[in-house]
Amino acid sequence: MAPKVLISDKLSPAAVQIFKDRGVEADFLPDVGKDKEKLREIIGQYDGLAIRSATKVTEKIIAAADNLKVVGRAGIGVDNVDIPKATARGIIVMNTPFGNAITTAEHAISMMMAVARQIPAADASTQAGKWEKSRFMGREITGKTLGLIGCGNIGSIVAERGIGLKMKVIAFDPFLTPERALALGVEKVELDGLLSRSDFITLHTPLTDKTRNTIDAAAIAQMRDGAYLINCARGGLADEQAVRDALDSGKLAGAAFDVFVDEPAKENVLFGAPTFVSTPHLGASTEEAQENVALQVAEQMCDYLLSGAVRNALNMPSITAEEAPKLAPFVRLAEQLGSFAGQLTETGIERVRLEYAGAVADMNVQALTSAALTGLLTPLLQTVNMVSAPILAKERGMQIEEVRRDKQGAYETYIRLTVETERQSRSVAGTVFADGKPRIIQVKGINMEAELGEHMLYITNEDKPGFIGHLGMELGNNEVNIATFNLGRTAPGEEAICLVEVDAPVSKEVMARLETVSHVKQVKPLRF
Ligand SMILES: NC(=O)C1=CN([C@@H]2O[C@H](COP(=O)(O)OP(=O)(O)OC[C@H]3O[C@@H](n4cnc5c(N)ncnc54)[C@H](O)[C@@H]3O)[C@@H](O)[C@H]2O)C=CC1
Ligand SMILES: O=C(O)CCC(=O)C(=O)O
Repeated sequence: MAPKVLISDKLSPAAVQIFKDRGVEADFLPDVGKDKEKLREIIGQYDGLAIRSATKVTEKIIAAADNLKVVGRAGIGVDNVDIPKATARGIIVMNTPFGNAITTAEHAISMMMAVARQIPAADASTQAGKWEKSRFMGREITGKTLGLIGCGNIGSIVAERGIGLKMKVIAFDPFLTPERALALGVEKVELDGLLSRSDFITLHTPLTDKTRNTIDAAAIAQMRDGAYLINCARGGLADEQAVRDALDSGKLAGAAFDVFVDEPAKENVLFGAPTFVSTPHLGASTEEAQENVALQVAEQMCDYLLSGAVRNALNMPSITAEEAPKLAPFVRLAEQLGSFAGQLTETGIERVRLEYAGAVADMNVQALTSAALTGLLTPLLQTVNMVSAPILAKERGMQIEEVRRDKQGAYETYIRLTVETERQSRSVAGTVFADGKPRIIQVKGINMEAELGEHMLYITNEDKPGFIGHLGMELGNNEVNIATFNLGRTAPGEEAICLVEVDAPVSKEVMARLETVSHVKQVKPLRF
C-alpha cells in the first residue's frame, strides 16, 4: 500500500506534485494544522506529516499518531515539534536547513533598512496625504557597525550582505570558528562587546533555554543610545516588554520584529510604539524559498518512506539514497544480532559494544548501531525503532561503544555485538554473504553458520554422542518439524551450542521436555 502523507500547513503546491509523482498519497489540508482537535482526529491515518510553523506537533498529537513515521518541516525552526516525544515514538523529524536561508537573510536586511528610514510609517503618512517631510529623519547605514547574535546559515548571509552595504560586521556566536569568521570578513566578539559597539543588532539564533531573552533590560542597558534591534529569528529571543520600554524612552531608536512570543500575534506590547516595524513571520515568505523548502521536504519524506534514506533529520543519522539499499542487509544483520542478545538477556544491560570489521567498518555504522540497539531493546520494550533506540538505551544508562577494525578472519564483513550485564558478558557475531542474507557466525566465541528463521531454538549442551539423536527424537515425538539445524562447539566433548529452526512456535510443555533431554543445559525459544 502506498504511504500516506498529510500536508497540514500552507506548503507550495509543488510539494503535492512531488508526492504524487513518487507514488505517495498526499492529502493537502492546509488549514487543519491550526485545528488541533481535527488534526488529532485524523493523524492516525498518516505515515507522514508535512508542516510549516502553524501546525504544532505536540505530545497529544504524537500520542494519536499511530502510524506516523516522519514529520517534515518545510523550513528551519522545529520549535513547533516536540522532538523528544517524537523520538520516543520512533518518528523521524526532518527539516530543510538551507532552502529559505537567503530569503530570511534578505528579510532581516529589509527590516534594517525599513526601520532605519521609517519606511512603513512614512508610507502610511504619505498615503494619508500628510507629506510630513520633516517628521521622518532616518539613519545612514554605511560605515555603521552591524552586530550579529548567531552566525550560522542565515547570520552568515546577513554578514555578507552587511559587508556589501559597507557596514562593519561583528558577531557573537560561541560556535563560530576564528577561521570561518576570517573567511566571512566578520570580527568575532563576546556578547558584551557586541552590545556596546553595535549600531544595529540582529538576532539569528534558535530559541533555546540559553538564548531565551538574550536581549533583556540589562542587555539593552549595555547598548549604545539610539541603537536598533532586528529580530527575524524567533520570538522570545528578546524580552518584548523591555524592548517596548526602551523604544518609549528613546534608548532604542527603533526595532523591527518578524517574530513574536505568541503567534499569530494579534496583540502585542510592541504594537503601536512609534519606531517599531513589524511583519507577520514573513521571513521565509518568498515564492523562491517556499518552492525550495516544499520540494526539498517532499523529496526527503518520499526518500524515507519509500527507501529508508534519511536526510536532514534532527533525531536520526543520515542515510543516503545510494547507501540505503547497500546498508539494508547489514541493518537486518545488526537488528538480528541485537534481537538474539536481547532475547537471551534477563538482567539489566550495562554496556553494549559493537565491533565492525572489514568492508562494513567503512559503512554508516551509526545507523547499524541504531539497528542493533533496536533489536536488543525490542524484546524488552513495547515500541522501539532506529530513531528511538539510541535515546532509550541512553535513558536506561547503557554505555554504547563502537569499534571499527580491518578485515578479520575469513569473512569480508563481520559485526560482533557484546552485551554486558551485571552477571555476564554475551557476544554474538554475524556476516552478510554475497546472496545478501545475514548469517550468525559466532555465539559466545563458538563458531557456527546459521541463517535465522522466524522460529528458532537456542540450545546449550555438552558435546556428547547421542545428543542430536535424542533431541531430534523428542522434537519428532512432539510433532515439531526441524527446518535447519546448526551446531558449534568449543572443543570435542566440551561446551556446545545448537541453533535449530523449526516451522512453528514450540509450546511451553515441549520446551520443558526438551530441557530433560540428556546433555542439554538450557533451551530458549527465539523469534525473529
Ligand atoms: N523568520 C523566519 O521566517 C525564519 C526564521 N528562522 C530562524 O532563524 C534562526 C537562525 O536560523 P539558521 O541560521 O538557519 O540556524 P543555524 O543553526 O544555521 O544558526 C544558528 C547559529 O546560532 C548560534 N548559536 C546558538 N546558540 C547561541 C548562543 N547562545 N549565542 C549566540 N549564538 C548562538 C549557533 O552556533 C549557530 O551558528 C532560527 O531561529 C530559525 O528558526 C529561519 C528561517 C525563517
Ligand atoms: O514557514 C514559515 O513561514 C516560517 C519559516 C521559519 O520560521 C523557519 O523556517 O524557521
